Amino acid sequence: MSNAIFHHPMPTNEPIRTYEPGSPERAALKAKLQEMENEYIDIPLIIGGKEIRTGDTEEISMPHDHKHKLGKYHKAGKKEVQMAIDSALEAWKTWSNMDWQDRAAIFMRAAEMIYQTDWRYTILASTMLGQSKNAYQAEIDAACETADFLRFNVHNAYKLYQEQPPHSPNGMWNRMEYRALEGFVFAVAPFNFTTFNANLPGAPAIMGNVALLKPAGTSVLSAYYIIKLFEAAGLPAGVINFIPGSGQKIGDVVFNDPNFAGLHFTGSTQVFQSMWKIIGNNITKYKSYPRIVGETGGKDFVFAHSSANVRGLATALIQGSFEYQGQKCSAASRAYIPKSIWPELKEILVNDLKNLKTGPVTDFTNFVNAVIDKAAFDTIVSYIEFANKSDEAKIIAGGKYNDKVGYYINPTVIETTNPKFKTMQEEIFGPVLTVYVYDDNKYEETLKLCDETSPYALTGSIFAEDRLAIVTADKILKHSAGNFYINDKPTGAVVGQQPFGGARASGTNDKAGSFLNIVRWVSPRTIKETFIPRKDFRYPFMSEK
Ligand SMILES: NC(=O)c1ccc[n+]([C@@H]2O[C@H](COP(=O)([O-])OP(=O)(O)OC[C@H]3O[C@@H](n4cnc5c(N)ncnc54)[C@H](O)[C@@H]3O)[C@@H](O)[C@H]2O)c1
Ligand SMILES: N[C@@H](CCC=O)C(=O)O
Repeated sequence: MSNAIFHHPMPTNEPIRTYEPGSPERAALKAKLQEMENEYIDIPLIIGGKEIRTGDTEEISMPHDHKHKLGKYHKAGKKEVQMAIDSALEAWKTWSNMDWQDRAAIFMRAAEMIYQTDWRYTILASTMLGQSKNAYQAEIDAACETADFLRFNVHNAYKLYQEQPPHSPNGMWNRMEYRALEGFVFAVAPFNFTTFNANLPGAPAIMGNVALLKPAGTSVLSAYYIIKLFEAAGLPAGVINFIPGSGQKIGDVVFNDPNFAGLHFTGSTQVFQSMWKIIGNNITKYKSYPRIVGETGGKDFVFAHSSANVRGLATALIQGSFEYQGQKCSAASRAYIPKSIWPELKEILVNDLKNLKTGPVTDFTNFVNAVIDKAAFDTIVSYIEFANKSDEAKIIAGGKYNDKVGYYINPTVIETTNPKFKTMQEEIFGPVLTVYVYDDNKYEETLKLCDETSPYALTGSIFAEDRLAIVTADKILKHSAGNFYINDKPTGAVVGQQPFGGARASGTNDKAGSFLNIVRWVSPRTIKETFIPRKDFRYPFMSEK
């Protein structure tokens, strides 16, 4: 125990590197990409610090060249999940009682390793090759957001630990202790952001919890390196156990264990809701009520007023809809555009999209890479074909696709006459934007339509120069987005600046990387200490005189 109260200064965001031609970071990243492309890695489970190979394996392909295999990973069966729970619970005994600053130092060190060492390139290259992300998109996700989560989580833990009851009258001392949850946390990550493999188990772990990380099957490579980074930073064995495999099989063991204490999930709404139902059905089995934190799908909008800056709007639509092939939960996928500016906007969009280069991540001039896998490719294509066949829609840009070498889909813009068209309502999770053109004099009416059209409420933008138009949109769309942007694209939230998360069907809105999220991973204990105990059970009002 330390005889001091340590201060933790407010962190700053990890600087984004540019990887411009001739820069040392570009050379280092290119070298790492080449090295990784030429190797074939055999990824084990990591349970209690030990590597375990089950022999039940799956190969890892590059989405932009799917015949190219980067390696294989071993999948956890029921036995291994139970082993992971047991080793987590063993690690809990020490980890949950360790001084917070010792836990914090491990995660701060991991962030620094991303900043100062070659770990940055390992994490970036594995993300680029395994998830088909270009250098800039990998940089803001795998390097910067990860370092930011690690540093800001520590700071938020420090803020929480300072929260104490405001008053202790003479004679007593009131205190609050922030215990770890009694049990283990199940961290389940999506494919699209490497950083979630760090934050989903990492945020609970900073607060003294132990976790099981189940990465998505299509991002095991980068997830593995995140866990290896934690290990290299000094994370004790068993605190975070790495168990790739079938979600359902793993869930079967986890959700039936009495020590299951929390779910930290990011992924689709459908999977989250199915997990919530299972947890609800099993509620009497658990020692404590599990914390359920889930950030899920979106149908994110850009809403333009006739006073919008058209060039700015076009840029926001292109970056917001098509960066990382539209596979961001925050990606713009429906737009509401007034008739008066549509011809000008349409011309810019169509021309700019012709100039977006598509291809593999190793060619740094490509803006668009491949979508994650065959299943995603088929789903996205089915939406494009649905629009192609409909009388209510026409494709004004893109619409082409090809999966011979990689899962490539051209950035596609659909124009619809039906504001409730299927592609205006459902999450597609691909490079498809649907535009509904409205009469300028139906601004408020169309804002209401935007609010009511989808069950999600994750991100959204309003574009207007007229302040009154912004005020009106802000009011009508108050509950339509957990991250609301004014004159900006709806993607690219930065930890510590725009805490991220949505409501309605988009999640529990606990804002990843913020104080609100950290609070979910503790079980507070109030302590009242009385210095001199009372000696008489009677109260003064009982006196007869
Ligand atoms: N709101 C956010 O912050 C946010 C961020 C990123 C992604 N997302 C959402 O994630 C989705 C895309 O990611 P995805 O395709 O990986 O999502 P997904 O829901 O298919 O998978 C997420 C994770 O859940 C696992 N899983 C699937 N079925 C399971 C089951 N029955 N039991 C246990 N685990 C199971 C998967 O293997 C994966 O690890 C989109 O809907 C996107 O909007 C949301
Ligand atoms: N936080 C990211 C989205 C993460 C989800 O996929 C953004 O704001 O674009």
